[in-house]
Amino acid sequence: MVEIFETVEGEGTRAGFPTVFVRLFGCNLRCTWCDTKYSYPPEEAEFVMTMGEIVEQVKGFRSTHVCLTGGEPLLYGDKSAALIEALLGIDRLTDIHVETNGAIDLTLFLERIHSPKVRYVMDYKLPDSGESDKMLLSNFGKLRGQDELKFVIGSLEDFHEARRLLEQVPTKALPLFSPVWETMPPARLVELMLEHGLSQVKLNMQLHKIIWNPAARGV
Ligand SMILES: Nc1nc2[nH]cc(C(=O)O)c2c(=O)[nH]1
Ligand code: SF4
Ligand SMILES: [Mg+2]
Repeated sequence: MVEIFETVEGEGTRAGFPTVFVRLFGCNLRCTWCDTKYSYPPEEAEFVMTMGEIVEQVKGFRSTHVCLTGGEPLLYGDKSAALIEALLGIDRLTDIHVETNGAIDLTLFLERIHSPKVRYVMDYKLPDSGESDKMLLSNFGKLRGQDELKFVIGSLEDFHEARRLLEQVPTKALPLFSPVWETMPPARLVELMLEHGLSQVKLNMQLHKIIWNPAARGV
């Protein structure tokens, strides 16, 4: 485990809703612009919890939304699925969204978990991340209407690659374009979206970086 905290969701369609974040330790990627480098080695996990303890802690908050994140929360296969199922046992929750990185095959999770409360927010890595060769394009077609497909855009090259992928690979998920905080001014990204007529793409600003210090943890 890295941390469990309650704040408002900063991203995606549920941005602004009070949400409990459950951040698991470990990631199979090393993105250049990663903002959670404390969630994988050489850093160490902050603490260890059983699934029962995680559920108890989540129960202690009042938010009806939960975000399971990392790191990469689906790194642990059956165990990740079991944690999602355990969270589904909390009656209060109406939405459990999972921030996954595009390098984990969703098949296992989609075949095993059928609740409409569970949604995947896939962060598909573009060239600037340095990890685009690890992406599983086969996930695009597996995402459903309630899922989100987020592209973190750091440069013009990233923008055109995201645009090309959306044109060529069918998906039911909602596409989101999110500017890299340090290298892509949001105004420039909006200009590009309008210039290319991307009327089905939603701009995704990281609210938590606007509300708090962009380097702050646990917000
Ligand atoms: N407020 C807030 N919203 C977020 N949405 C996704 C986050 C993440 O780190 O995965 C995150 C986060 O760390 N904080
Ligand atoms: S997948 Fe996410 S947590 Fe892992 S290195 Fe990339 S940005 Fe960081
Ligand atoms: Mg974050």
